[in-house]
Amino acid sequence: MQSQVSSPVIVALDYDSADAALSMADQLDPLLCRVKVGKELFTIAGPDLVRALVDRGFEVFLDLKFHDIPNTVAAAVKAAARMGVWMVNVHASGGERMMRAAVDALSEFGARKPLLIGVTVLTSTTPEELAATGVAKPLQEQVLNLATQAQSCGLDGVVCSAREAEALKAACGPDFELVTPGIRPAGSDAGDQRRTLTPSEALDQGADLLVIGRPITAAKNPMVALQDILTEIAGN
Ligand SMILES: O=C(O)c1cc(=O)[nH]c(=O)n1[C@@H]1O[C@H](COP(=O)(O)O)[C@@H](O)[C@H]1O
Repeated sequence: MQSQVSSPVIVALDYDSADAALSMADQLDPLLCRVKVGKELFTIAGPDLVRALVDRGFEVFLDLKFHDIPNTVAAAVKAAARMGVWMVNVHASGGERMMRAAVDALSEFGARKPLLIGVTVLTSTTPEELAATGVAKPLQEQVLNLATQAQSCGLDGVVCSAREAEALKAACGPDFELVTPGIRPAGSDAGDQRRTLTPSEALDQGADLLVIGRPITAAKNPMVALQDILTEIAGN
């Protein structure tokens, strides 16, 4: 999908109502940032909210992290594409057959095909937590493993921590999109995130897109917080 947006920032609209999400969106310029609809907001407000954002001119990242049998995931990404979203994601740990099914399902959308992104290891996960799930590889290796699998299946990029971006750019090349949450401007609270960097550090490491939620949405003045981030990036 051709993009018009001039900044790498994706604002995570992690709100508990359509009204709250739309009142934030109405303060944003769809040429200056994209927006993300995740599990809480989609569960509450559904496709109508997604369409309302698309109708306002936003490029929408539908972050539902699909992880299921290949047939179900293929149908789910198709349903997402029909809503006109710009990007959709699946868990890369769902396996190659699942990822290929998702790629095949989107082929009929031509130029309107959303970007298909694989989630590697969540930015809230520590190396110890990953090991406790039974994954034997060190965290960085597992991220690389899932990213190269996602690329070989035909996905457009992955979600990873910006701390892994440099290694993934080297391995996957410049055209493979690196979408990095866990972004924390200097001095802001990490919350439940564990593998974080600042916006400019993330871009320096090779991140293409920055998913930012609470540093903007929980700020006293969200628009000032967003503008400060855009200024930091522009001065980078
Ligand atoms: O796929 C995502 O967007 C995602 C993947 C990941 O590994 N970590 C992660 O934080 N996210 C999402 O990115 C957003 C980060 O929000 P903040 O921590 O508030 O900036 C949340 O909506 C998460 O659901």
